Amino acid sequence: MKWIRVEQTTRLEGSVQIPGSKNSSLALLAAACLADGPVALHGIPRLADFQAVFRLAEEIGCRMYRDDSGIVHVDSSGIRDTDLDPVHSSSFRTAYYFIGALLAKYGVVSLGYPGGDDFVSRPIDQHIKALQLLGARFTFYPNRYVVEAKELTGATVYFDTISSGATINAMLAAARAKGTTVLLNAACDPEVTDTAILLNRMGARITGAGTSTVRIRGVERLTGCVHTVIPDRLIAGAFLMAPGLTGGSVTVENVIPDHMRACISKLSEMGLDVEIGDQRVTSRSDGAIKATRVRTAMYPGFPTDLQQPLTALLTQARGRSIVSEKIYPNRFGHVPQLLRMGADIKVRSGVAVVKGKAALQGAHVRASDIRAGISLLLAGLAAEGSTTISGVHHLERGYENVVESFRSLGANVSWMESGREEFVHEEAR
Ligand SMILES: CC(=O)N[C@H]1[C@@H](OP(=O)(O)OP(=O)(O)OC[C@H]2O[C@@H](n3ccc(=O)[nH]c3=O)[C@H](O)[C@@H]2O)O[C@H](CO)[C@@H](O)[C@@H]1O
Ligand SMILES: C=C(OP(=O)(O)O)C(=O)O
Repeated sequence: MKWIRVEQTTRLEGSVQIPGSKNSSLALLAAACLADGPVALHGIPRLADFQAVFRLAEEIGCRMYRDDSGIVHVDSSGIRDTDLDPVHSSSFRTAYYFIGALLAKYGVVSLGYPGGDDFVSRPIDQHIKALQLLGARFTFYPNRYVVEAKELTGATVYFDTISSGATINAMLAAARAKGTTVLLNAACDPEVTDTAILLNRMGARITGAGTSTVRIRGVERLTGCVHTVIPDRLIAGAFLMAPGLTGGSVTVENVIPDHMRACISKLSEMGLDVEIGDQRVTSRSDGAIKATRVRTAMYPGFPTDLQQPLTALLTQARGRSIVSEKIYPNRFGHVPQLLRMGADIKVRSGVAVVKGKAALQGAHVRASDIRAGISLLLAGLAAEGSTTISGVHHLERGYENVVESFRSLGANVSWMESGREEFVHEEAR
């Protein structure tokens, strides 16, 4: 078993290159399967979910591989069936994008129920509603579901809830449907826009992506192209929070600052000194930060994926903070672990009240999901003594080389492996 050991760190200094966005990449890989020719994607990060996507693709005859320079190539011309292995397709969240990507061309897709982080409830009713309006029929079995359509036809879809996943899935399905689709109350996330940009490069006719109304005029065929995934705003946000816990200065390079406005504003309000440059953002702090109120919301609101690392930061703020988790009211798996480290946090009905200036102590803690993992790592940097984090496979779903990146900033963080006393950070990667 592998885990991460974090020692208290008094100052971080330096810069980190931010990799491509996991969430965007998951959509782009499926979108690439809509093309009749090869698609080359730059910047797809090296994370476990992509191994799962590559395996699924290979099983149905789609060539999807990373070349020596890191570019991922997708050639869907060899797809022979669209029966996705139920276990493999349940090992991550977004296998459902293959419905949108494959249905128009192949007429049927079968797959397992979505996996990914468990926040008690993550319904897919809006995906189903949108695809049904376009003409899809769903049949549900205990361990898989089957989606069929003789033909997909454009429709007007009003989303009852703003969902980035459902917006992307509907866009994929509509790209090769007959006629025009209009998505109302669509998600405006950069990952939606990135997917629309790739689809348009492939020959799709999508307008309005990035706003709440997206129009898709279906086309008969899509062609291959080259595209670069957007940088991961969620990784960048977590790194920018770190100086608030340790003092010092961290620069995130290769980012799109505009995608990070909510995070940057919140950190500035809390007293971090945040400087925006061209494709880079620096945050500095002497460790004196103020409590705040935060309410998660869909883009451009404060992202739920940054709520967990922010909660770790708030344990060290002066005063009492209120964190309202509006997207996933149960997304507080990190809190019991932070309590073990000495944090003072009370959670009720999706709201956490965080009393700041807690004297955190190192402890054995367990990451329950991706962002809980980064939250614990950040807390460990501020805690006296050693913190050991298990459940690191969750962290590894979202952060490429996370230990190495923090070490490069001067953090005392190491990979460890059971049965071995020595640090194994170099060999383990
Ligand atoms: C792989 C990926 O991109 N994951 C991200 C994506 O997940 P995902 O795409 O699953 O999240 P959504 O944007 O769909 O979810 C937003 C909200 O809508 C609700 N909802 C969603 C779909 C649906 O059919 N019905 C419904 O009620 C969800 O419960 C949630 O409250 O966006 C989330 C919200 O920013 C992030 O936390 C995840 O990191
Ligand atoms: C919840 C997340 O991912 P997924 O939707 O893949 O579970 C996340 O990236 O924080």
